[in-house]
Amino acid sequence: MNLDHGIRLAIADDFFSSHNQLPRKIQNKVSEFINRFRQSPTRSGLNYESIKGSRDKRLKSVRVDLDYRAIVLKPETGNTYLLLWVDQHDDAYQWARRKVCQINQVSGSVQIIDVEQVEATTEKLKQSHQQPEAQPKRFDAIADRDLMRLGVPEILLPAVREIVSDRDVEELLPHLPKEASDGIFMLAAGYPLPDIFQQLERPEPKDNIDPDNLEAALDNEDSRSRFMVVTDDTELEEMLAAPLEKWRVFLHPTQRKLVERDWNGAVRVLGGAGTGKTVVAMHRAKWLAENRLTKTSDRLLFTTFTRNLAIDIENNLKTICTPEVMKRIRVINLDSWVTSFLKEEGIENRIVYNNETDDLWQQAYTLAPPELGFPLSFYREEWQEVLQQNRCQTLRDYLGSRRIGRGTRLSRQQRQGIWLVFEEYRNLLREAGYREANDAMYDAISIIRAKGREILPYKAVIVDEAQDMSKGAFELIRAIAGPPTANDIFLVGDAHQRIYGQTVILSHCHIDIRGRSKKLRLNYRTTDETRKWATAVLENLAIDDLDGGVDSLQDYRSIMHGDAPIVKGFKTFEQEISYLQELLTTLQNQGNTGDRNSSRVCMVFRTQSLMEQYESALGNYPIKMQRIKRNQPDNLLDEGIRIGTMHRVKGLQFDWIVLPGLNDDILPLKTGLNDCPDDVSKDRFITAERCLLHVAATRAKQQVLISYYGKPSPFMEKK
Ligand SMILES: Nc1ncnc2c1ncn2[C@@H]1O[C@H](COP(=O)(O)OP(=O)(O)OP(=O)(O)O)[C@@H](O)[C@H]1O
Repeated sequence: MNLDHGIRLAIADDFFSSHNQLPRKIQNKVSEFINRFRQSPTRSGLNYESIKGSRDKRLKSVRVDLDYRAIVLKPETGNTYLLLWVDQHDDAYQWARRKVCQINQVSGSVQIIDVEQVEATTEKLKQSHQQPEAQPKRFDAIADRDLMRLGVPEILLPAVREIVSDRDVEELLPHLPKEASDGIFMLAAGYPLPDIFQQLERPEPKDNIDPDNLEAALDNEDSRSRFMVVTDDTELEEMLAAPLEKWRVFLHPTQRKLVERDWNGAVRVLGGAGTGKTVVAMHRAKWLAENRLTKTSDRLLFTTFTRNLAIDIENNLKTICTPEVMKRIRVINLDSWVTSFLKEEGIENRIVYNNETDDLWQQAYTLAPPELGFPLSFYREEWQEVLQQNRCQTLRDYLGSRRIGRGTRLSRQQRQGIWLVFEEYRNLLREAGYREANDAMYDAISIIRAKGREILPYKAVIVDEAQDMSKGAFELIRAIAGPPTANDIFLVGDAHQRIYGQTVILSHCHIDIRGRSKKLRLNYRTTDETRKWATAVLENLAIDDLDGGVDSLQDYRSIMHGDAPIVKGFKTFEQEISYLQELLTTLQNQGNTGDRNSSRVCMVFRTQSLMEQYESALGNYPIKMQRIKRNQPDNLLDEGIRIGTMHRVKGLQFDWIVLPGLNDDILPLKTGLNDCPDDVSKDRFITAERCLLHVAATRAKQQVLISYYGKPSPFMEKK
């Protein structure tokens, strides 16, 4: 159904939020109301009630049923209507009285501003500065026009001008439109204005913006991040029916700019946990599949590191793509892709991972020359980091290979001695019909090179969790994507969350991202309190940017505030268990109110055996627990608190994260640390352990609850 007489209807993201809070019966009435409204917003039966005391006279209330009202912006001129909010009568009026809707005269976007909130915050800021005249204001040197170009609404300029301290910035940010809060945050962090305009891709301001031309203003990038212009009935119905996931429609402008455009080659997107990297990658897949896969046989490969994440992504993609588009996108973790590709090519080797070859290593180690005195862990590390990285097949390769970053120096003679173990290990692998994952990747590369890339249907590859991909993985991705071309590779990742792989330099894998490297800074998942805590766990660590440079979380922040993480220590395991029992019962009950359910709680452990230990101790209590599965998506309808290891929760999110057993011998894991052959290896191990805690904590939307018994993990000092 198309709208008649050229009328345009746009629905605000706030409308969807308010709609989501309504009882199901009323939601159905709202859908009927929208249909009627869309057909003819000017028909006589539709009573636009003025709102007494409103600050924006164009905001009107329209009846949904006896009790409920929608708040609509009825234009004085033009044919564009905005649906802004829906609620019970009094609450809807209350909402509308506080708001004004304006077109920003510099950035050109449509902005809805809570004037009461703005006034209260400005006043609070003024009050907090004891000698208002004496204190220089933070943004005195910045022109109004520049602030507005960042997205600050004119009406909010006095509040921004009051800012003196970082605390003031934090106070004000939640009340700014998203695009403005990005800019103000960077300004406060000391970035020069031109850099901010460039990084946030703020367009040159236009002259003569018509303050009443809503139609033009809705085409603006920032407006698009908060309004859905209704063009398609099905899309609207889906939006109203689905549980609210705003990102489906309302990408932030900084996200959208990465998605909807051609890139002249490989792109790397960095961003701290929860900044929407996966969301961006999914929208990129959709956009490419819809707009750039021209031939019917063209396909796109969307790959990630773990299998359960790939399943999760595929399910989410299905909610934003039609079945037709989905046919063009293959979502699979890279190891599984390799296995199935090799199988199709008639290679039946079993691909084995780290601990599956423990026995073979033990056997090979019996050949280690005793005079060298290296532990088995040294051989395994050397194999992984030197032999596999450099593709050493012969002793000659090994003798000639560089051992960058290794902690123990080796003479030529020592290398010859060590080689005996490697040679034996390789023989044992061959005899067992095993292939290590890295070797399997290079097997796949060789086949693609020999047969020609035409055997693959992929025109583009999208990679999530790129920080955990190995050198072999990236070389394979390059081989799958073919010689560098426009839109070929799109990588998203964050080395602060590296928990599997080693540092890799993309340019060494023929992936050139120069000039096509972007960063997301706004965390949509965790509260700022959790973000700060999880970031402090990584303090003073040098973290790479996947291409030989350094990345930092300095300008990364959250849009939400909430309770800070809580750490509880106990003398004994039993005491911790009884605390957990009480805590989980409370969370479970909390979880059962409103639209939540208990599957929103996840208990996360450092190791599988620790998980089993707690699971069995808590099994005496009536707490239903469900392990997160490797091969299955989480079904939110299944009751029970989720439990999993820190590795398993990578890429996922829950309302509450409970982290039990963070004792000093668990994090860093003592057994792992003792296995490290030298100090360099120990340092690397500790960094990875810190990253694990960072990953686990940043899965929480509401709060992180940590406990331990005996001595706490040293990573929580100062917390
Ligand atoms: N523009 C947006 N508006 C609202 N919510 C968003 C937006 N972008 C992302 N989100 C939400 O933020 C959360 C985190 O997104 P996502 O999982 O893509 O982040 P990520 O950077 O991949 O996280 P991680 O690296 O921690 O796995 C999700 O709940 C997602 O729906």
